[in-house]
Amino acid sequence: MTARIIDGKAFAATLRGRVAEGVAAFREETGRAPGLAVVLVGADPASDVYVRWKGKATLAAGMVGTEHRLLAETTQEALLALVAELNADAAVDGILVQLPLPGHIDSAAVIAAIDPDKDVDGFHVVNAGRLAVGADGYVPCTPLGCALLLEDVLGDLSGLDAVVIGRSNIVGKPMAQLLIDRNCTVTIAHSRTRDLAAVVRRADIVVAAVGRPEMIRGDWLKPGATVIDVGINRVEDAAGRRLVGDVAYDEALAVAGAITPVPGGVGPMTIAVLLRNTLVAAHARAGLAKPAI
Ligand SMILES: Nc1nc2c(c(=O)[nH]1)N[C@@H](CN(C=O)c1ccc(C(=O)N[C@@H](CCC(=O)O)C(=O)O)cc1)CN2
Repeated sequence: MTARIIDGKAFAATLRGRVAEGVAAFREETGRAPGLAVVLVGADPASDVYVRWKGKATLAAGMVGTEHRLLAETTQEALLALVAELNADAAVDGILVQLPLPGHIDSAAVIAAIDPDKDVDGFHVVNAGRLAVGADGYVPCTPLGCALLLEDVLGDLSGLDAVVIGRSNIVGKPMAQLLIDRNCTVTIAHSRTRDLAAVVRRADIVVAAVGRPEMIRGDWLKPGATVIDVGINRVEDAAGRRLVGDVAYDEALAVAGAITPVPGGVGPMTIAVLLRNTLVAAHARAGLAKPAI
């Protein structure tokens, strides 16, 4: 068996196109474009790339994107003051503070300062709570992107056994919640899970978000399983410098039914869903019905 390769890049491009259509309709109706403010503290090279991609994607969708680049030595007070300014700015529908932040800044305090109704990353505890109780709110972009890919591949997920490997607030926990909402039977596995291979082998759906290169081996998988690899790990070995996921891709290809590649799988969905969340925020702030995307 050779698994179907899930083309996240193509799916994300289609989603971005639908968002652009939604933005055009929003502009027509309100006379203004949705606004997204992105804040970057410091000069982490990967974050710098992601922020540039977000800026380009925002403009390509017809939104107004503003970038706020602060020095790595910026104090927490200065960052909180900027967040307060953006909360009060009527032209800003969505606010995103790029993570990770430098070590001297308390990320939780910064996220807590963002207006939950502008929290298009879905990281604020209010939005985490809304997701937990099934209320309308903003869902973190990466797990929502994974759920959209899974529905595209499998259709109805009801009754399927899913394992999420990783329990972060940003990916693992919201991912588990989204799978529960879609009637999956969900196991969250983590560093203390006993016999992870046996847990993974029971699953129809495997979401790997553990941050360890190629940790999930092909022979752990149930034949035909759908594998979503959230990991983006930079490695250097005999094959040179490259990006690998949390799943041993070549091994998994021979066993899985479908799998996301790294790069080109989950990553591009993160930015497409961010644009989608921003369009939803703009509609909510303008008192319009939620767009159907
Ligand atoms: N405030 C946030 N910070 C971070 C988030 C987030 O959703 N909100 N997620 C990640 C970084 N990220 C977006 O911010 C992101 C990561 C990866 C990709 C992507 O498309 N990756 C490519 C490969 C990229 C490469 O070559 O490095 C892929 O997988 O194909 C997009 C966005 C952490 N911080």
